[in-house]
Amino acid sequence: MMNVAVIGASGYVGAELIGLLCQHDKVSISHLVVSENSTSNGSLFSELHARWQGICDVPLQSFSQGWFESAVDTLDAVFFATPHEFSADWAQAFVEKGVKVFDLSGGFRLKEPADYPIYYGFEHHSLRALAQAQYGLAEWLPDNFSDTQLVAVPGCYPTASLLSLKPITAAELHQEDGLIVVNGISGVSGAGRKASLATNFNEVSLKPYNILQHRHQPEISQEAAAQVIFNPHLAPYKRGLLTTVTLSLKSGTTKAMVDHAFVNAYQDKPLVRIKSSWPQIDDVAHTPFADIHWQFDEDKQVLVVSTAIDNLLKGAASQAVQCFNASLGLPSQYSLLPNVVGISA
Ligand SMILES: NC(=O)C1=CN([C@@H]2O[C@H](COP(=O)(O)OP(=O)(O)OC[C@H]3O[C@@H](n4cnc5c(N)ncnc54)[C@H](OP(=O)(O)O)[C@@H]3O)[C@@H](O)[C@H]2O)C=CC1
Ligand SMILES: CC(=O)N[C@@H](CCC(=O)OP(=O)(O)O)C(=O)O
Repeated sequence: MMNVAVIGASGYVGAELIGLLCQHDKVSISHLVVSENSTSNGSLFSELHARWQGICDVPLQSFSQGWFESAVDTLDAVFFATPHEFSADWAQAFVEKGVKVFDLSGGFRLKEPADYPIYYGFEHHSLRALAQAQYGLAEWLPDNFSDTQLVAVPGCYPTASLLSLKPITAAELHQEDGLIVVNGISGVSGAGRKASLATNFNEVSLKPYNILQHRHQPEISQEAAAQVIFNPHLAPYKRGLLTTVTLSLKSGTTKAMVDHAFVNAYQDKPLVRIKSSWPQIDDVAHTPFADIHWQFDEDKQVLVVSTAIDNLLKGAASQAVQCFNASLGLPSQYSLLPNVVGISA
C-alpha cells in the first residue's frame, strides 16, 4: 500500500485525482492539502466536491512548512495539483526526502531552465529536481521510468497533441523543417476553479487565445522533437479538449506507412482508441480515454490527425494515475477501467 498526499485538493484536477485514487486498491490517501490561506482549510473534501459525498469525507489541511515537516516521513508519494510555481518551489524538498512526486502542473515539464521566465513568468530554483524530472506521457514512457523520483505529468493540450504527433515524428515520417500546425479547443474547466471574468460563462465565446506565446507550444515542440505552431481556443462548454494537427510528410510516404505508425504505437495501449471516424468530445468526457483518427492525402503528402480527451482526466488526473501505475510496475490502466467485455466467437 502506498501512502499518498494530494496537494491542490480543492481544485478541479485535484478533485478528479482524489476520486480516482479512492478507487485504487494500492493507495491509502493520508493527506488532502490546500494552500496556506485557503478558504477551504478544515472543510471536508466532499463538502467542496459533492459528487464524492460518502466516498471521500476527509478534511482538508492547509500547506505550511510545519505540515511538510510533520507529514513528509509518512509519505510514499505526493501529487501536486497546484499552480506551476508552487510545484517548482516544493517538489524538490519531497524528492530529497525519498518521496515520489507526480507533478500535474507545468513546473517540471520544460527541460531548459531559461524557458521558465519566458513561458511561466518565474525563475526556476529547483535545478537538481528539474534535471531529473521525467516527462510522463503515459503511452510513451521510457523503459527506466519506474526509477524516476519526479514525474512531470504532461499538460492537457500537449497530451492530445503529442498522442497525434509522436507516432509520426518517432518514425521520422514528417518533413523536416515543414510547418506543423496544432489547433486545440478546450472547455472552461481547463482554466481551473478560481473565478475570473475571462472564464465567466457569460463572457466565454469560442475564440483563440495566447497565439504564438502559449506555454504548451515549447512543451509540444520539445517532446515531439519538432517545432510546432500551437493555436489554443477556448469554447463555452465544461469538459473536454480536442486537438487537430496538420503537417506535411516526407515525399514517398504511403498511407500504409502512416497507418502502421499509429497502429504500431497504440495497438497494445488500451486507453488510446483508434477510431474509424473523427473523434468527438462527448465520447471521452468523464473517461480516461484518448480517441484518435487521421486522414492522409497521399497526393499532397498532407496528414491531418485529431485527438479528443477529457482535459481533467487523460489531460491530467487519470494520466497521473497511469504514471503512478507504471512507476509501481502495474498495467497503465490499472484501476481506471471497469472489466472489459468482449464479443466471444
Ligand atoms: N484544469 C485543467 O484542465 C488542467 C490543469 N492542469 C494543471 O493542474 C494544476 C491545477 O489545476 P486546476 O485544478 O485546474 O486549478 P484550480 O485553480 O482548480 O486548483 C488549484 C489548487 O491549487 C491550490 N493552491 C493554489 N495556490 C496554492 C499554493 N500557493 N500552495 C498550495 N496550494 C495552492 C488551490 O487551493 P485553494 O484555492 O483552496 O487555496 C487549489 O486546490 C495547475 O498547475 C494546472 O495548470 C493540468 C492539466 C489540465
Ligand atoms: C482553457 C484554459 O485556460 N486552459 C489552460 C490550459 C490547462 C492548464 O491548466 O494547463 P496545464 O495543462 O499546462 O497544466 C490554459 O490555456 O492555460
